[in-house]
Amino acid sequence: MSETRIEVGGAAPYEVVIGTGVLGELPGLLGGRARTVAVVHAEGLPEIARPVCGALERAGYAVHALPVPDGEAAKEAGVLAGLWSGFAALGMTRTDAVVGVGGGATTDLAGFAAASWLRGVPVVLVPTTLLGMVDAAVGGKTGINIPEGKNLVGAFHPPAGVLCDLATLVTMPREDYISGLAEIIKAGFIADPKILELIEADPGGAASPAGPATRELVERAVQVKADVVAADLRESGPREILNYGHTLAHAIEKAEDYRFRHGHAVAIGMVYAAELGRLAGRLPAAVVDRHRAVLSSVGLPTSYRADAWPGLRATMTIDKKSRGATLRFVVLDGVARPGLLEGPDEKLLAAAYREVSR
Ligand SMILES: NC(=O)c1ccc[n+]([C@@H]2O[C@H](COP(=O)([O-])OP(=O)(O)OC[C@H]3O[C@@H](n4cnc5c(N)ncnc54)[C@H](O)[C@@H]3O)[C@@H](O)[C@H]2O)c1
Ligand SMILES: O=C(O)C(=O)C[C@@H](O)[C@H](O)[C@H](O)COP(=O)(O)O
Ligand SMILES: [Zn+2]
Repeated sequence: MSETRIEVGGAAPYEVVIGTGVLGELPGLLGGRARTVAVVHAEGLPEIARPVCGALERAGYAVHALPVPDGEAAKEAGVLAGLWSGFAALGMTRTDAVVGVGGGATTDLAGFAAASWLRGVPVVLVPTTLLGMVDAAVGGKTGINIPEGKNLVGAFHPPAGVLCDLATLVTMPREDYISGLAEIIKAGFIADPKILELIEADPGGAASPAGPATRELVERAVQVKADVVAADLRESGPREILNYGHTLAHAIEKAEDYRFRHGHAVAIGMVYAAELGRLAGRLPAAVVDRHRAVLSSVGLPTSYRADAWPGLRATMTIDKKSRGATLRFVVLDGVARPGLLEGPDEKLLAAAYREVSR
């Protein structure tokens, strides 16, 4: 089957190319702009990084591989500083480029390194996880974690292109693959109910890269994200819906010292947001039940420890959607009807958490 190309509109439009065995498209996405290309890749993925580098070398680029730690350990200030030193050693100028290869953690780091080097050089992203393809590599949010919180340092820096080679998914650890399904389910609840129907019809298939609906799920989730970020790159309004479930999720990730999978935390966070909506009188209980059912059908968690609440509540205060001391949550008024809940009462926040921790 030939590749699908989804355009992400905005001031600097770019394409997300989706297909199997499409690594050869990479030089085209760079568009001949660069001379030197720094390939920032997760160190555990040499088998994927090698053909990426090869494709670029054959196209005439001077290619330098810069391996970084696998997973969330990459999103640290020390690793970022190491990349800056690497770029300096390569003599990278504004006519050079970065290619990021790996999961969402690697592409968030590579994107931020590109955003900050010389105040911005082009980056092309090659996500190799389900979550990276359907969410992290698309939309231009880049950044790293600090001990005080998740993604607290970063920049909006849209890529010049995104290449999703579905063939890379087959080597993914199962739990990481399942984690990516949380963001796909998020896209279903906020914008595209067909996603929910596909997963509900065949949860086993959805949980496998070889599933019959895998490509359609990836394409639908990318389309949701592309539509939203094209309308609001800098999250001045509509983009906030992509943060559904993330207020509690990021607090859980911090509480777990960033050793808890992002999608698993988002799954719990979506149940919390759904309960908030129900308790605020906005979301029918049946839709909350649907959250628990679809998430658990693919093996995602829907509850978290009761004793964690005071710490989670304190962390949520510095969520990026907050305005001053006012917490703001993305909630649903129905499937594909996202809205905002501003400054909810403390009793409501605690009551919703009780539903998640029981
Ligand atoms: N920028 C955004 O808009 C955005 C959106 C969603 C999530 N994120 C971020 O993405 C991160 C999570 O990304 P993730 O779920 O991809 O996890 P990850 O990047 O931590 O990758 C999970 C693990 O899988 C390994 N891996 C990657 N590809 C593989 C492959 N093809 N085969 C075998 N192993 C492979 C990685 O090296 C890592 O060990 C979080 O930091 C989250 O905050 C960012
Ligand atoms: O692209 C967005 O906007 C999102 O919110 C997508 C989220 O899935 C993603 O986890 C994002 O990194 C969260 O952003 P943050 O601004 O809350 O750090
Ligand atoms: Zn997310």
